[in-house]
Amino acid sequence: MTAETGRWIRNFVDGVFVEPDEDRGFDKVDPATGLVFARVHEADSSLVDRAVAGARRALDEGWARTPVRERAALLRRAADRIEERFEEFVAAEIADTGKPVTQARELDVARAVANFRSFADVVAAAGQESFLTDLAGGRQSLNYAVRKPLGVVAVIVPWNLPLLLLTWKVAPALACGNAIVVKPSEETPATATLLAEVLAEVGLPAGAYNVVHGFGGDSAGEYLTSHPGIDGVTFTGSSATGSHVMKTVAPRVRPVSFELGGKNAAIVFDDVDLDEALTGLTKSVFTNTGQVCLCTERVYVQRSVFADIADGLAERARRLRLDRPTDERTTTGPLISQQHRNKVLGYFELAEQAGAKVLTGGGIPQLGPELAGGSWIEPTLWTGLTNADRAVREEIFGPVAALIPFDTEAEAIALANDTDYGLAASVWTNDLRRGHRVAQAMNVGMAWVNTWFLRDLRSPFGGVGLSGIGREGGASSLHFYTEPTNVCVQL
Ligand SMILES: NC(=O)C1=CN([C@@H]2O[C@H](COP(=O)(O)OP(=O)(O)OC[C@H]3O[C@@H](n4cnc5c(N)ncnc54)[C@H](O)[C@@H]3O)[C@@H](O)[C@H]2O)C=CC1
Ligand SMILES: O=C(O)/C=C/C=C(\O)C(=O)O
Repeated sequence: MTAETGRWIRNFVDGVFVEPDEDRGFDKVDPATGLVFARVHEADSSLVDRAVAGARRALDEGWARTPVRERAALLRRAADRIEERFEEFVAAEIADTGKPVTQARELDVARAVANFRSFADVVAAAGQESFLTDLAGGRQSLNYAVRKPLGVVAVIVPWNLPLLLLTWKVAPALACGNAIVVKPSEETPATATLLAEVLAEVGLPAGAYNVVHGFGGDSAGEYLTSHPGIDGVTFTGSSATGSHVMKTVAPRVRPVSFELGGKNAAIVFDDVDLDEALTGLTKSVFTNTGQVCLCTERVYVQRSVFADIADGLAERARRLRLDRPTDERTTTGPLISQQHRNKVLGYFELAEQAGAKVLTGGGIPQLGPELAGGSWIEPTLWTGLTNADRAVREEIFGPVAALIPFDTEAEAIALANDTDYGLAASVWTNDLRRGHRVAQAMNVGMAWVNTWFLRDLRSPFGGVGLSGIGREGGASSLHFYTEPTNVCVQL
């Protein structure tokens, strides 16, 4: 079995790759070159119906009742198999996104392996709640909750970290005995399709993992979220789409887990180790060309070190190497698409109209004929903006940040929290007490001190406000992907 027939990327439904319908293909473009590298078969509503029916059948035929130790063992085999096919996943991730090979290896594919291993451990170690209650008259009752799979779970994922985010949901969902229908982003269909091969190879029953390709509204995404046969939706993507999906599932009152956008702040105090802070900020602003929901787009810097941080960060941004993804020296890839680049360029224009001073970047780089058709953009830094400006309030999702000075800790906290989002923040200081204090004062789901994107997969991950609903990671994932039935026995 292979994921591709010629240049087609196919749907995987009820255990088999579906022969593509020539009339329902769309092009998959390589973001680094702008060249088409595959055709993708867009699933119609009847194919989505088949995927949901296949998932239900897999549950009913026994997958939902498979012992936990067998599910954990299957997850470990999936991790091993991804490792065996590591370079295929790296190649698919690069083809999908144009990201640098070193990142694909060290972050995306490595995290896919870690996601499967970690949730195998989490599910194998999970206990269940129980309460012994003293009753009047000396008797007792025993309450205990048994956790059952949620059922058929719709998994909708974006294009920025496609394999990482997919496996972050698929691993715990399967660990809990659910059956899944995945709708990858139309921009990044390859890795989800390759994962179908791996899961079949390691013995996942037919129907427990399905992939339907297509777009959002009036396409596979909406066919899936509006399908009466799904029992829950886990979604990562933009806040606007999250809100739309919520409305779609509302009439049938299905649970949702949403990891949405961010407009994340970094706060840099003047006692910081400048070099360490600059290394951390360079990562937090520019990793994955700024296309991570956790990336920093607002950098608040205490006034006495403002010039040092601004100059130092601009200097490091200029040192980033934009080049072919397969070149191991490349640090920074293109944006995902021309459409997304137009959006980011629109913010460059807005910022300049609002009086921003461009410290570095601000346009499209000249990278030679091979990459001229790609959606490349220059790493960009601004000063001179305030929290009132749209470029400082709205998620841009590119390699760009505004640097804004502050004087006091209270002012920094107020500026950082002045946002409709609430995903992540980072605090840079050598005063550990202040680090804890300020991190705890952030209205976000995740706050880092002197680091960024350092993950323990057992900890809760998610955001508040426009940044999402619920948490995933460790026990939080087990809670979302199961439904408890409480049993109360009078003893
Ligand atoms: N994690 C994050 O914070 C992300 C934020 N974004 C932001 O969102 C902007 C738009 O990017 P998009 O790719 O359009 O993100 P999106 O949020 O629209 O797409 C994410 C996923 O949802 C699907 N989808 C879209 N509309 C849907 C619908 N009505 N029903 C069901 N599924 C639907 C898409 O096909 C994709 O698989 C970006 O410019 C960026 O600013 C994009 C991706 C990830
Ligand atoms: O789970 C992680 O470590 C990272 C998650 C990143 C996103 O949710 C995102 O960029 O959308």
